Amino acid sequence: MDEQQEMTVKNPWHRAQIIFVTAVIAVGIIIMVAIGVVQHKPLHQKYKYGIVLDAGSSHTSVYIYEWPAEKENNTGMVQQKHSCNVKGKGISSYSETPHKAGESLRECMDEAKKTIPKQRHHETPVYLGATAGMRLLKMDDNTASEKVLEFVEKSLQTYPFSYQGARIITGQEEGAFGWVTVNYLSDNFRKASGTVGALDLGGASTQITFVSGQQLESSDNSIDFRLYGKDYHLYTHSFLCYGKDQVLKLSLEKQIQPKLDMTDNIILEDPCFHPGYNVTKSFQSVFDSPCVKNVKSSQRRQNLIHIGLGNWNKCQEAIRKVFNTTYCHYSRCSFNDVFQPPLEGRFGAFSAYFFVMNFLNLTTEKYNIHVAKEKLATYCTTPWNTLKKRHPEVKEKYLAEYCFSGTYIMTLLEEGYHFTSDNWEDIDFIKKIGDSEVGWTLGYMLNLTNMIPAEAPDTPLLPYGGYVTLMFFLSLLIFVFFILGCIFFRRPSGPNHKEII
Ligand SMILES: O=P(O)(O)OP(=O)(O)OP(=O)(O)OC[C@H]1O[C@@H](n2cnc3c(O)ncnc32)[C@H](O)[C@@H]1O
Ligand SMILES: [Ca+2]
Repeated sequence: MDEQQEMTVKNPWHRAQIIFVTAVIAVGIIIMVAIGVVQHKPLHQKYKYGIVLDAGSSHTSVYIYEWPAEKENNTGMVQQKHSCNVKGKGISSYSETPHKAGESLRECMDEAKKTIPKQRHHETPVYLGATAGMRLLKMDDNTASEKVLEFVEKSLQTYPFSYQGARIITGQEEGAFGWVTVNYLSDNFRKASGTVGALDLGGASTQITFVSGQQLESSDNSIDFRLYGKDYHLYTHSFLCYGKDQVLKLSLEKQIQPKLDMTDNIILEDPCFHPGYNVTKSFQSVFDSPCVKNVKSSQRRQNLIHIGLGNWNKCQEAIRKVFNTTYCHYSRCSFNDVFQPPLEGRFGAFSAYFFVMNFLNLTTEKYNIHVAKEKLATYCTTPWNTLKKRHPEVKEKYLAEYCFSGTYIMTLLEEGYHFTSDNWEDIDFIKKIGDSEVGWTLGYMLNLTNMIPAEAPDTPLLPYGGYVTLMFFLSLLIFVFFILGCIFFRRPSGPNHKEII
């Protein structure tokens, strides 16, 4: 007994050695856990990419999307990384020189090559979707539309990406994927708050899409989605020829029709254009579209002398004529005998809705529908020269048309879709959500890459940060208890111990 006591007393290093060994073991455990954690850490720095070309009636845009490689099924993960506007008009304008449609995409596709890391090129899908401009060309000249798509396809196949096809998308797809984009970017698929409707105004067509609780009377207007475990019953309609460029043609056609028998240049006094506006346009350039068939046969006329009057009330009267509301074969319609259930919820209005209302400063929520109309009426009376001086930076074509486009938007929303002073404020005029532009392209890609699963993916018990913190503190706790245990069991014996011995 004395010998043993002597050893513990004589060897003061004994306890220190034990603590040292314990510490080494514990640090080893911590390092192992840390390595394990790091090993399983999602590789945040690795991104995947997708390219969608929006071949619209007025122009083509190339969008590059990016998402963390290991999180592709989590909502809100895909974002726009880059966008590029193709120079010139839309691909449908190349009907007579289709090879130029392919060439036009070069600059933006070269930019895509530089933007996306080289090692990801081969696995990056490329989709091209053409909208109303190509739908109209197909109606007018099917062979020409096929040729344009053929050259576009050839051009895209020369890039190192994974080419997935170029096609004309349907109006339903355009409407539905615009709705998917808005709600994906707003993270509405995960929230209980419900979804927002989508209003898209293009150059040649316009789309309205929203979730409807009603039984839809027309199957053409109905689309069902199951996303993240929830069913969505959508109403959607695309009005071909009701984009802002085509509807201007329709409206001009209605205004000149009574004078169709005239053989000389036609003078059109237009209330939707500003006082002092006086531009001679070739008849052919204004009316060359399948949307305005009546005028097309009378190509012998040389020019249209377009004179502005700047009268908002008369402008709205003229625009009303493009909506046919005389008959409806359903219980309720928007216009042109198209079924529409009652509007539900909030709406995001994008593309030309935003360009026009933003220019006119009518996007702020503080303006009710009456104030918006008054402001627009005053704007329309502004002389053309004053406007040009006030906005030298704005393209003249756009500047000349804001009065018409604003009046069309108000009329379409109020008299076409039946928005009222009560739900006018439910419309948000938007261009982007976060850094991503709103349009059909993102929804289209998410759908084709199956990135929105029908059922909600299993989410981990803890977020990653929480998991790391918990592991660290548990290791620390084990270590502290281990040390305390060693100290306790190795402590020199107390009085009881002595007695036994
Ligand atoms: O959907 P589709 O009908 O095929 O047409 P698009 O895709 O080419 O149509 P956009 O939404 O790009 O543009 C809609 C219209 O707005 C016009 N636009 C674009 N930028 C504008 C701006 O800053 N101000 C006014 N108009 C603009 C454009 O010329 C079109 O007539
Ligand atoms: Ca469009």
